[in-house]
Amino acid sequence: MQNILITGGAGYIGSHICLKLQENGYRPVVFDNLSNGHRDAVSPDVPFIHADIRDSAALNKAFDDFKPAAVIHMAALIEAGASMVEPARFYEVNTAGALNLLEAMRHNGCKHIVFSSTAAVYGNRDEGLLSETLEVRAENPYGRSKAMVETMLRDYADIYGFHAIALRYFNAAGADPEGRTGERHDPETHLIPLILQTASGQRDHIKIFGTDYDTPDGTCIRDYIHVDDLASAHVKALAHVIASENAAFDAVNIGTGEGCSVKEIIELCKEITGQDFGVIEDARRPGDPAKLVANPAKAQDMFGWWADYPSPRQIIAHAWAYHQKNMAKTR
Ligand SMILES: NC(=O)c1ccc[n+]([C@@H]2O[C@H](COP(=O)([O-])OP(=O)(O)OC[C@H]3O[C@@H](n4cnc5c(N)ncnc54)[C@H](O)[C@@H]3O)[C@@H](O)[C@H]2O)c1
Ligand SMILES: O=c1ccn([C@@H]2O[C@H](COP(=O)(O)OP(=O)(O)O[C@H]3O[C@H](CO)[C@H](O)[C@H](O)[C@H]3O)[C@@H](O)[C@H]2O)c(=O)[nH]1
Repeated sequence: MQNILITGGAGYIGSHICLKLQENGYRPVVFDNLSNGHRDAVSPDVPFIHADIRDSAALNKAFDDFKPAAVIHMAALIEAGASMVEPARFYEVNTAGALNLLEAMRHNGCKHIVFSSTAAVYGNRDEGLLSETLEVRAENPYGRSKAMVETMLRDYADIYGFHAIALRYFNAAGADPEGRTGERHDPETHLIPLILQTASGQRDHIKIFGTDYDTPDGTCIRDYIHVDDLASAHVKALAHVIASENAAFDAVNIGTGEGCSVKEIIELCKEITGQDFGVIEDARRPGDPAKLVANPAKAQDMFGWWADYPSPRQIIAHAWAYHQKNMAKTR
């Protein structure tokens, strides 16, 4: 059984990937400083290294102890809004931290990596569906901190022979369909869990950040991708990089190709939860692009991935089921 080092594996998306790796015959080894993740989001039988990606000694020891066949690198700070206030932290953890990891990989002879990139690398565009061939033009430091890692990966592939895929995920949402894990950020900043907290009475209202965007109803449009589909995409991308004979770097969108506005998501949440709740129209949040919707064709062509749960209804239903079951945890 191959060991896969998964940085940030105790986080929201990482905990789903651990389950999917185990189901597909890999052995995840989690490396996480628990700054935002939860130890209990990962099964006790998964080896867990409580350490920071900026700590080279801890990384070297992890490579020495577990000899991973590949790395899934997810550890990062994730709030685009916060990056507009404290960009230095984002460059330190997301960019310098990734360089530290790549150096540890290089020194330990591990050259296969799947990296968590983001749709935020595209920024504000007039194009319809976003394809990987577009030039990168992030709107906020979060997106730029990730775009820089993509640049490093390209160089590590060209010069050091790495096999790398950067998955540019669109908006991760939902929960494990079997309810084993779900979204538990603290503080929560993502739209769907915040709406569900409002629907269950944990918050007074949901704010819409901006109603004057150049979109049909004036609110931002995003491509919401089920976290279980994201996890499957990692397993497929991982198999692809491990099997690939030639060094290469590729950036690949992971989205559904369908967009939903903030107002549409709120209405769907009201319908699915059967609850009415307060909605306040507020100012724009700095750094938010108006519309981010994927062209997902490359993922299908390259490693046979497409979304099994493309409907926002299924995404919200699974998130709501998890939320109700774990109300105390998701507060
Ligand atoms: N949630 C989304 O919609 C979304 C969209 C696109 C990309 N991404 C990317 O996916 C990845 C995971 O996102 P998530 O939503 O699961 O976030 P998360 O905060 O739940 O998970 C990130 C994990 O990384 C860990 N971590 C942070 N800094 C670390 C450090 N210095 N050393 C070791 N561990 C550290 C945290 O403790 C946490 O467990 C991130 O790289 C994020 O940028 C997320
Ligand atoms: O209380 C809220 C929270 C969010 N929004 C809006 O809802 C949309 C989605 O916002 P999220 O905060 O849920 O997600 P983002 O699009 O800002 O970012 C997420 O997806 C990106 C990729 O598209 C990044 O990778 C990032 O890490 C991840 O948090 C945005 O238009 C935002 O302005 C609101 O109106 N009210």
